[in-house]
Amino acid sequence: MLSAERLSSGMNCSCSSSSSQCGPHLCGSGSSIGCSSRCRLTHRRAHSRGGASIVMVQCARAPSPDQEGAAAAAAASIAVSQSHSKSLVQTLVSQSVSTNGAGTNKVPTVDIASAATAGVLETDGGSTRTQFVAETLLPTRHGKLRLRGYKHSVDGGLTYTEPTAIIAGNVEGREDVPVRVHDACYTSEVLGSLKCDCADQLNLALDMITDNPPGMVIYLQQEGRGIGLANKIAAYALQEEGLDTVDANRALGLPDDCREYTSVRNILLGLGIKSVQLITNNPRKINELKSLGLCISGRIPCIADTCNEHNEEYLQAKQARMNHLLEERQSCFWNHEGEPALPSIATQAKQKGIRTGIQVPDLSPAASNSPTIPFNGGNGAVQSSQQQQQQQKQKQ
Ligand SMILES: Nc1nc2c(ncn2[C@@H]2O[C@H](COP(=O)(O)OP(=O)(O)OP(=O)(O)O)[C@@H](O)[C@H]2O)c(=O)[nH]1
Repeated sequence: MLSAERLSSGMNCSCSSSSSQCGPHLCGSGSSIGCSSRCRLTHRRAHSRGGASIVMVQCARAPSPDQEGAAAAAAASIAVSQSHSKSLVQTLVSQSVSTNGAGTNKVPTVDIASAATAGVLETDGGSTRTQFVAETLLPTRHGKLRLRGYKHSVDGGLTYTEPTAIIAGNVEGREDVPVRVHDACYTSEVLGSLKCDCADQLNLALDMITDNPPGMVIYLQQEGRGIGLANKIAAYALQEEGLDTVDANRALGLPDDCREYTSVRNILLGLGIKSVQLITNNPRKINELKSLGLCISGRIPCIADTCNEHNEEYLQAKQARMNHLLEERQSCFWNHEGEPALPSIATQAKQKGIRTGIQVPDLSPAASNSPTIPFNGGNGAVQSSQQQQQQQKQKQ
């Protein structure tokens, strides 16, 4: 069972979730406001905590079980929260009730205008902000998922991206929540490109959280590791000439990776999540999130096991040059002794007979054509191609 409880038992937290070392996670206790079941009447509650904020929830009509779940989830997630050090506040987008036609159908609508000033989580003096807009319950091929929309700006609102939090179950106020922070990959997720493993990783994570709630995927519009889609296409063009994924960026004068994760921090804080088990193979991502003050209590490998002729070199480059932990048995980022390695999500799913849509190869030592790439490092440093060549020569 790939549950947070099971996983947490095998992982050492780098910091205690109850200690201040973990940074400013929010205390969700007592701050959530739940919409009572079978709520028929307009219900409005104001809640103030620590001089923080006001939450208003309105339910216009009796919900169906699904709607009720969504409303309850939305209401539960509307936590008035407070950081240990300064005011990090999530307020609900205030909802107004508009009438439809003869006024018999009351339809709750999101008041975007008030959302511009409410629902803002700030991380600094004001230039970085993440604003919660709305939540819905989305039926998907993975199951029903809560989808929360945000607007995130790092320049005081001049420009913004739209992160989403895709949630299975109730994550509010919890510790050790399995979370995947996933960056957009138009080429694989929309066009079905075989050049990378991004879409497969997304599907794995969504299957994992729906099969083992609670859990969440935070989806960020940071295409091409932050360089943008057109630049990524330019990088692909250079890769056709023989450059690898890192050198192609450099040849364009672009950074290897310029993703920023302040929205992740804000979203997690807003939900009162105290610590996360990060679903990733990327040590840099873990370090970046830790440096934002988040408590990463463990790592869940996300190995799609879909090596093919088009992505083999790409995966090798990710492992050798960006230190991704892609070896099946190199499962845990944290250096705690004596822990048994956790198999990848795909393999665990296979063992449990859960469908993932991902073909899982036989990784037993007996299997001669295992596509798993041997692990050869993991210190977080990116290697240059010169370093790689030197290493290869030394091996020879
Ligand atoms: N610049 C560039 N970006 C790529 C390339 N292939 C995929 N991407 C982008 O890489 C991002 C995903 O980053 P990865 O480094 O593959 O993986 P990660 O998310 O850092 O690590 P995991 O959490 O383990 O998946 C997505 O935004 C993709 O659009 C490429 O060849 N060049």
